[in-house]
Amino acid sequence: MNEAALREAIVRWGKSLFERGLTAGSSGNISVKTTDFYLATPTNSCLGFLDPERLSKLDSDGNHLSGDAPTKELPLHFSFYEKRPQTGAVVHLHSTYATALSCLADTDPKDAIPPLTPYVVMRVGKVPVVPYTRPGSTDVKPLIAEIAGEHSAVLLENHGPIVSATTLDSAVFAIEELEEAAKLSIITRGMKVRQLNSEQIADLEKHFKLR
Ligand SMILES: O=C(O)[C@@H](O)C(=O)COP(=O)(O)O
Ligand SMILES: [Zn+2]
Repeated sequence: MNEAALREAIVRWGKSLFERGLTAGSSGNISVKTTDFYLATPTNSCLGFLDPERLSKLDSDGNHLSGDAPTKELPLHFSFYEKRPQTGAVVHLHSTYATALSCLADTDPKDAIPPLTPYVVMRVGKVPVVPYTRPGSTDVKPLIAEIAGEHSAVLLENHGPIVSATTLDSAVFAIEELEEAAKLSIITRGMKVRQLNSEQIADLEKHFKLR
């Protein structure tokens, strides 16, 4: 994809995510990586009203080249790019149900999203909760570094989900699925739920490799 098409894709996905209520106000951020540069959403921007010309462009070391000032969550996004070299895009949202799980005291910090349906296993995998750090703080870097080799998606404690993937489309599909799975897990709380068993999960992991 050329730069203009990538810019359009960020704007299109941002608008779609915002209009479907998957992140509100100026919350959430998106970045993409190419061989030569990064594009990121500007800090304090609304994902629903992005301007392709004003997206932040960064060189391959993360230095700001053009556009508005980048999201303050660059340290968080770069933790994924550094630890998962196959990463082509990172998406962070404040989507309601995944954020609710990030706030619930009894969410399993090693495995926050119960495997209720195959799609979450195929698209997202096991999702740990990363201990709370202030939004924008570099303190999150060692915490992500610890787990990003194994996990492409995490919940930031009392904050929300963040997902990395090889392409922007697949990062968006994954964070949408994470949100749906979080919603299912919350609306079925207190009910007799049948989760996928370990054999079914292993079979999915074998057939659908996560990157
Ligand atoms: O929660 C926060 O403050 C950030 O993680 C966020 O979602 C928006 O920050 P910016 O991308 O810097 O606007
Ligand atoms: Zn946030």
